[in-house]
Amino acid sequence: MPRNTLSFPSTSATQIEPYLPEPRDLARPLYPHVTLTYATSLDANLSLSPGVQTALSGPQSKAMTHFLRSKHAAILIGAGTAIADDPSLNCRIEGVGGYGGPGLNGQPRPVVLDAKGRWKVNEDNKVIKLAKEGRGLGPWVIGAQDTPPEDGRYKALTEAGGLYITLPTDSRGRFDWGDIFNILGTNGLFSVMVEGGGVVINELLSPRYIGLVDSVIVTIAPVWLGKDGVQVCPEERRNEGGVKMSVGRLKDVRWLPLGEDVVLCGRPGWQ
Ligand SMILES: NC(=O)C1=CN([C@@H]2O[C@H](COP(=O)(O)OP(=O)(O)OC[C@H]3O[C@@H](n4cnc5c(N)ncnc54)[C@H](O)[C@@H]3O)[C@@H](O)[C@H]2O)C=CC1
Ligand SMILES: Nc1nc(O)c(N)c(N[C@@H]2O[C@H](COP(=O)(O)O)[C@@H](O)[C@H]2O)n1
Repeated sequence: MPRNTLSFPSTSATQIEPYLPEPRDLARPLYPHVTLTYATSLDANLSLSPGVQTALSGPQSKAMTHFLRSKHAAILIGAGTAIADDPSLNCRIEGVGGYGGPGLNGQPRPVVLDAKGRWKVNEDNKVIKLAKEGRGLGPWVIGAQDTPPEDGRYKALTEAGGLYITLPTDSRGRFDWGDIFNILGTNGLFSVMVEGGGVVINELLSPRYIGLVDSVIVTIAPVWLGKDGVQVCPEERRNEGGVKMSVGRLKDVRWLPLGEDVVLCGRPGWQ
């Protein structure tokens, strides 16, 4: 078995379970359960600065993130995170496929949003190497319809069992989040864990898109990162009179201490 496997105690898993996807939502069979999850500092930073990977989660909350990965069909990030972190995007919980278990059982499908073709996928990327070693699934990249991938850039992707999908973009070159989740659901990914980074999280926390999110699970680490970090700070919200109001407040809230961190679980309550 590969070294560095993680384990997450069943007593903590029980606390998280109400926020996890049901086996299949029959009310919307082709639309995935969406969990928004990330780790933040006390000053709401995801990282020290754009493009700098920053370890925030301690060992116990990191194991919690991998437990979440084992419970979702897909794990989604933006191109900024793929470029900055060269992430593995697999699940390293002991007993999942590639980590003591059979096949690729429990491994989520990595999905990278890359409307501008910024992420230069190649065989040196961790996610590609792990897929070839049978320790993760090949990534799917969602690109814009009008920017087809260069030949060769996505050779590594298809060789690793990945896929290149296209979606229409708006005048700002953005995908609609309804389209993103819809295409994942119709391709059999019935639960999506969105991990970041800043652009992705701030968009999904906006009133326009928050209705698409089923659960929010945030790891809060006891550290301040200071100015100029990648911050979780969604656009402000104003009422009809132009008066500023809160962006939103979670409901069904549960706090779970894990090592030196605390994990906040909730459901978006704002309309
Ligand atoms: N602490 C944590 O839990 C996490 C921290 N991070 C950190 O966040 C930083 C990266 O964050 P950002 O730079 O904000 O990048 P990001 O990961 O949010 O990616 C932004 C890019 O994704 C694509 N994208 C996102 N939404 C799109 C949409 N609706 N339509 C079309 N394309 C879309 C675009 O290319 C955009 O430039 C890194 O420093 C990374 O280490 C990333 C994930 C989790
Ligand atoms: N949960 C969590 N805690 C942190 O401290 C982090 N920096 C992140 N980052 C996210 O995890 C990805 C890295 O995953 P791998 O260990 O390489 O599989 C990274 O890309 C961010 O999405 N998350």
